Amino acid sequence: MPTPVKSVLPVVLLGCGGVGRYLLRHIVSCRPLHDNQGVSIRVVGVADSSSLLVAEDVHSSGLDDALLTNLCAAKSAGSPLSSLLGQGQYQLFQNPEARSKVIDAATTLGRTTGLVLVDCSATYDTVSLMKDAVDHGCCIVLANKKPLTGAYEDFQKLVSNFRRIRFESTVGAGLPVIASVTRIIASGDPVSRVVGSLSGTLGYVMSELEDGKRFSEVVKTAKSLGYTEPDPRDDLGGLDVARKALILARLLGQQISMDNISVESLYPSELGPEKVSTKDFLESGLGQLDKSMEERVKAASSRGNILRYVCEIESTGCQVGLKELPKDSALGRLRGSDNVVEIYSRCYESSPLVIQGAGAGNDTTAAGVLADIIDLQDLFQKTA
Ligand SMILES: NC(=O)C1=CN([C@@H]2O[C@H](COP(=O)(O)OP(=O)(O)OC[C@H]3O[C@@H](n4cnc5c(N)ncnc54)[C@H](OP(=O)(O)O)[C@@H]3O)[C@@H](O)[C@H]2O)C=CC1
Ligand SMILES: N[C@@H](CC=O)C(=O)O
Repeated sequence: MPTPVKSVLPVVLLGCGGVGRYLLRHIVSCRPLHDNQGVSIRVVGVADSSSLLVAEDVHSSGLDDALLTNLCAAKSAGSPLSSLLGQGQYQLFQNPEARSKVIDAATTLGRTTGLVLVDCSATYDTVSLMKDAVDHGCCIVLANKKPLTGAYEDFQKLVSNFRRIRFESTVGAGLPVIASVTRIIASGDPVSRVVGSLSGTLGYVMSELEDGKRFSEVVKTAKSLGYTEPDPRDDLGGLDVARKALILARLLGQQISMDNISVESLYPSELGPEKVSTKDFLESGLGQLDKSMEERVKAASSRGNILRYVCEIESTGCQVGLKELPKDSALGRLRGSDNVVEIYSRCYESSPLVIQGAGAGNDTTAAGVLADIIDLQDLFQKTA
């Protein structure tokens, strides 16, 4: 019998909020499946906004599964990573030292066994770390859209070694949107247009409003279901969809930035993050929008239509905003947090490639991130 070989993928996770914690749980629960597939994910470090928990010797060991499980429980309960002190063989570093320790791991592992740096945070602050990791030959996986939607030079740098980056979950959560667009481009088939409903939150909110529910209530429910961004105004203001549009447009070769995307916001600037805290927006700001949203939905309904937040990407421009559509159109039939994306190209001209399914939620997003990590296995050393 030949000795079975296994790819070991060392991982450092940035962000252990809703998505990051689901990812850790999926990694632990998929151990038997991954064993059978000859692959093993070794979580060597986990960081949040203030600290990093890292294995004592990142070359030979990871954080054990019992610790990862306790870490998820502690973070869910609102406790800091430091509350886990004394529970295993690891070290804890606070910022700013935590950042340099991630770089140390990227430097040593990037040149030896390899490392996957996974960004499940919701901040722009990780971009320099991700760029350093790329320089050290590490692989990167992102659920966080922000590093790909800042300066165009940063996007270029992050995708410069395209075999070593995965960012499927940034658009459509677990849906294979990026993979499909990438395959079409690779076949020399020019993509002329991408159109779709790419916000799980706004899809859910709009279909609940059609059922007569109140805007302020359904936004809060969308937050509790894990569909929204940490500040739901990122969704309601169209920014989150615009980021997805920008990622797709840049993937299609457009050298554009957020300023080039026309974005419709569902809340007025007086309720913006510069003027109102997230807490106050949720508690009192949202209710101020109930009446106008109800009227918009009713007006569309009186014409036999529904409202959907639509994203359109063409060579002539990108726009995201509310559109009145027939109830029986592909977008009009969408319910709940489902996304739908239509991709038009030479091969898919009169009959577009359509991808549809759950487009938000911590579970499905984390599953997409895990699939991205596993997809990198062939780049890692195989050991007997
Ligand atoms: N939910 C969904 O359906 C989808 C989400 N995404 C993306 O996934 C990402 C994560 O979302 P979600 O889990 O809901 O967000 P959360 O706000 O729940 O979690 C964010 C995590 O990032 C940590 N963090 C903040 N700054 C840093 C930093 N500089 N370094 C390391 N960690 C940091 C936070 O730390 P602390 O715990 O200390 O606050 C927290 O643990 C977002 O970018 C979102 O857009 C993408 C597709 C779908
Ligand atoms: N907040 C986002 C989550 C996925 O990107 C959404 O609602 O679609």
